[in-house]
Amino acid sequence: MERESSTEEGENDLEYIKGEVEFRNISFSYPGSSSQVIHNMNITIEGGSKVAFVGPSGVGKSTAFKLLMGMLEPTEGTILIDGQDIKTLKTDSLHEVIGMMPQNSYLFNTTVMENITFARQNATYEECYDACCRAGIEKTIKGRAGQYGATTGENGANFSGGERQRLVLARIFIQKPKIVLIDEGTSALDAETEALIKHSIDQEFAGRTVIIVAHRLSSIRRVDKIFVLGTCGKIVEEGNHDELVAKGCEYAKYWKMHLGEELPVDEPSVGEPLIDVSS
Ligand SMILES: Nc1ncnc2c1ncn2[C@@H]1O[C@H](COP(=O)(O)OP(=O)(O)OP(=O)(O)O)[C@@H](O)[C@H]1O
Repeated sequence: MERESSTEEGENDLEYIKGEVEFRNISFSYPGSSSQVIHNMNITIEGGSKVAFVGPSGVGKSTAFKLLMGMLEPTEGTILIDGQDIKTLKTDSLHEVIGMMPQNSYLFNTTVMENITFARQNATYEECYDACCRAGIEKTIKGRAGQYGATTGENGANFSGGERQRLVLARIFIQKPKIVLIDEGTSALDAETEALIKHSIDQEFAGRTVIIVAHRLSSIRRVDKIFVLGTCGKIVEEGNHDELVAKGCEYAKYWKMHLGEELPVDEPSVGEPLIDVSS
């Protein structure tokens, strides 16, 4: 928490209007690497819409999230929220409007209560309780000695992976950010957490901008738009689930895999990493 950010902080507060996100001509290479992870990415996400990033492992989906969170700085291009360059914004202002559930949900080595109210420290016990009920973690907390005062351990070691994700979901419910980022990750989610994430996208985050990196296509059938990413963050195709299935290209292949159907032997996916569509 006390570590200095490696990216520079701007001076402006975010004058939030709609939660529109734009990646404009974004390119990025990790320091010390000669190759670009993202090359000239251009995406606009309407405020209040639900979109998903889908694509093979390593094409830069999580990196795009880190760029939007201001954790990494693009080598070229601009990221805008409601038309404001995030580089000009105060870090606090940015973190107030964006809530993120990363692949490996991070917990601080402190109490459950402090972890949940981290993003809004004036939250009341009632709000915390309500958020935990909605995130399906209340019973687990109640079963612990110390309950909301129980310690989570180093990086949340006292809780399972699914429980950590649900605690982070409760944190996002408390925070009420305008923009929600969910990185499902490739590791298996337990069925309860998976169902909760799906429910949250459909119901809890109504009216908010939600961007989800999806490895389980069942979570994103109803999102407004799916961006299928290829190498270097290139948008290979975009559309909603029905449009992309009807189109019969990349996304339709992933969907067939998800349904457990065999791909025809001459499909050109040879040599390409496939997304994890385990359900
Ligand atoms: N800190 C880092 N330093 C150098 N290279 C990195 C770093 N983090 C990620 N990479 C590389 O950047 C590329 C994109 O990684 P990223 O995690 O964004 O991919 P992804 O599409 O989210 O993958 P997955 O679906 O497996 O989570 C990968 O080749 C990865 O090895």
